[in-house]
Amino acid sequence: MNLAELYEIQRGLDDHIEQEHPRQEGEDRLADKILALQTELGECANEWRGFKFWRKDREPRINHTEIYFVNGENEHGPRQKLTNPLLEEYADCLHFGLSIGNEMDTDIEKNFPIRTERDIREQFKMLYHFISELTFIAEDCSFYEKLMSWLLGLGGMFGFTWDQVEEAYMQKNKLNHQRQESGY
Ligand SMILES: O=c1ccn([C@H]2C[C@H](O)[C@@H](COP(=O)(O)OP(=O)(O)OP(=O)(O)O)O2)c(=O)[nH]1
Repeated sequence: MNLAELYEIQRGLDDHIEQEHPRQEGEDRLADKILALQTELGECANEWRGFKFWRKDREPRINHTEIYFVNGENEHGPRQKLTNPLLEEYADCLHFGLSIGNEMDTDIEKNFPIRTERDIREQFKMLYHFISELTFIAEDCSFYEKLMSWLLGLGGMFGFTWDQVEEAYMQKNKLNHQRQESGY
């Protein structure tokens, strides 16, 4: 699947959310989406953990065992599943990255060169820089295009293949639709 197709899948989700949560007069949803992406990037950095100089364990959270209960089936005890919190946070970033592009409603060339800095810290620095620029000049597509180039680069720097990213994106996309259907 290419990026242009993901934009269309994202549009379907954004439309669904829009139906359930109609835009209010005067609401700046683009600004909220940009802030949401900043927040998700922070969550992503928190799962990457490389900046946590005060701890010995600074390994990225890519294997996490989640313990959960199934309603009505607790007599069988808790269940376990293996999750990849870093990949999940990255998939949320991708959602908002695509959604911002759709929101800007411009003729964005949906094929960005993948850009990587010398390390992940620098990559985050560039990403926050471009997002910050976008908060001030939201109509400038060049900041958006740069943001996407560095965001796509970040996934590869985390060691994720495009197939993994796509699968994680599709799983969360499905969950996001289900949440909207169940009155989230
Ligand atoms: O217009 C929108 C609004 C939201 N989302 C998606 C992006 C992301 O995948 C999810 C929101 O993030 P998350 O699920 O982390 O937010 P939350 O509602 O705060 O949940 P949680 O408490 O699980 O973090 O909704 C969109 O795709 N388009």
